[in-house]
Amino acid sequence: MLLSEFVDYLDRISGTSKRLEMNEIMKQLFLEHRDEVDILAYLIQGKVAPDYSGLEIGISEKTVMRVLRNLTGATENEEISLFAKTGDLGEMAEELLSRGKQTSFFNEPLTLDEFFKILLKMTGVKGQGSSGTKEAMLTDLLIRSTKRESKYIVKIITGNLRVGVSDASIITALRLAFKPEIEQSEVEDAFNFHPDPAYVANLLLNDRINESAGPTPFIPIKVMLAERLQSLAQIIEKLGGIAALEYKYDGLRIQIHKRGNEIRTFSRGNEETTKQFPEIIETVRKVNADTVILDGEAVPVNSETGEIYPFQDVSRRRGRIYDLPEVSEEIPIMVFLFDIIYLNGVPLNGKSYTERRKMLLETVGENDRLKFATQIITKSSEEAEKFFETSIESGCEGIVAKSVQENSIYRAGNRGWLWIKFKRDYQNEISDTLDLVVIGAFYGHGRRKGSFGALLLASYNRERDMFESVCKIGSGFTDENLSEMKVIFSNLITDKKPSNVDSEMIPDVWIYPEKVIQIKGAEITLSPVHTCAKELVGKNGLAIRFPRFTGTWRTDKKVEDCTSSVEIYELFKMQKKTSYKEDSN
Ligand SMILES: Nc1ncnc2c1ncn2[C@@H]1O[C@H](COP(=O)(O)OP(=O)(O)OP(=O)(O)O)[C@@H](O)[C@H]1O
Repeated sequence: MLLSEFVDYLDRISGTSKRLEMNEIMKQLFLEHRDEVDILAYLIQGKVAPDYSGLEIGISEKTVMRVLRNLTGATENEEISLFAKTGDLGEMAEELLSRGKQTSFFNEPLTLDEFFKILLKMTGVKGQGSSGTKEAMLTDLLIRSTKRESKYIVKIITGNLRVGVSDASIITALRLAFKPEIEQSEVEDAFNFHPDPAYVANLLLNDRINESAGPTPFIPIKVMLAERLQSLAQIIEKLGGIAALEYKYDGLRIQIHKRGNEIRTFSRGNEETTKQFPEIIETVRKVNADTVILDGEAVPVNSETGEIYPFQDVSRRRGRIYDLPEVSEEIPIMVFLFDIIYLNGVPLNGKSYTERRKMLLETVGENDRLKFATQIITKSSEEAEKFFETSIESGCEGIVAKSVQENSIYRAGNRGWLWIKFKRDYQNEISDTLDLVVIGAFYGHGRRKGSFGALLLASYNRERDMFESVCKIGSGFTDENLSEMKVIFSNLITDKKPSNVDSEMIPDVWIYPEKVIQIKGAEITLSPVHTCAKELVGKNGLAIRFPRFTGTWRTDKKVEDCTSSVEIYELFKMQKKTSYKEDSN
């Protein structure tokens, strides 16, 4: 396939705001170029490998600008004003190159495969002199490409493709192209255990998708997640009258993979975190298993008393965002294990919670770095209440209740009522924090003049693959937070509403949905303005009243992992039930 043909597809995808149409275009692309689907599955999001690989092209904006100046004779000032106008290096490249450039002696058009190989090569260029090498590689690419291709080359190389293609839409389009007869959930399951779109494409192409999906050592899985309910009695009832309750540790999710002497850890967002946990790695080395995948929570503890520190307090006090390495220098980290997903060549995801817990206890020995999550199994909500209180006294944020029924499998990447979380209930408050995605910003007034004063936030609607507006937030920000925002959003501001955003409220600037912010809110109300869960509610959408920033940017969460519109709708319904009860009393 020629790069120019791929660029045609990118133009068509970025030209539509309709999800179905976008999926159709991608389906056609995958069908017509099935022999290159491995490459396409990455490049369609401007990537060269699955996210967990951590591979980056790593070329700086400065380098790109220098290359463009050399090729076109533009001055630095021209570039600065053009960048201010377009806000995007790709658009800028297209405009500068359309004024004329150095051309190539050999006019062979670039193929997609060549382009991909050059990108891969760039990821491997490191160390001294690497910036010069990358500069030369980019110059070659741009000399050989048309101005339209150059636009996308620059966007991809600088990590700014942003045509609105999510993992979910790729997975859907791959299924539609190669196996439309199977259920979407089957493909999602495979992806949740092996979050690599090219891997899933191959499973579909080779008719192997129905081999049961499961974990593979050293491929980080999308972890299992919990639903919420408002009372312990409701929770026990929902789980079939009996439940395992575990302390809910307030730390960072950690997935530990071990094979022989090799041990690696991954975060909730599938980033490799091995270097951040040297002491944990050493301890896991002693675990008596050849291959194993463990799931747990890493928590800072007081080295004197063994007491647990609430993680968010530790990070907030230091004014940092989820910054483990520096914390661990002074404060030791412990891991509380609560699951085992793979053992000695056998995937355990299909086994029940009770079986997995038993295997976890048999496989791992506790020590002062590694412990099992404190657990009871109960039918009684009074007992649950007491257990909840002791968890709070021990420095935890609540409990996670887990199904002990036959079907209590490990569901990667899913909520689905096998795990339910319960936190301390604050009166007149939504008890849990929400993680929302920034989709726009408003300029500040008065003291906040010159920086942003408020943000427009959205929840994620999985079904529609859209970010739906849910509140405008201006509270809880310190001056420092506000000035930081310029840096946080520097590459994400756009004057056009992104195609995967649904909002009737118009901010001063739109922001590509890439940053997740944690907030607290008072209640959820019906809203004629916001679009959250609109198709579930009816005429109105939902909004969060009195939202305020908790001080934490959820850098460990991908935007698709933020609070979903359905969750907000569930919270809204629970709230209605509670207030109904209060009214009738
Ligand atoms: N015993 C436990 N079992 C499962 N998860 C636990 C346990 N203890 C702590 N956790 C943590 O609790 C998280 C779920 O609760 P919480 O809502 O606080 O986290 P979140 O990341 O904001 O939300 P979520 O993970 O549900 O999207 C898990 O992802 C895990 O990191």
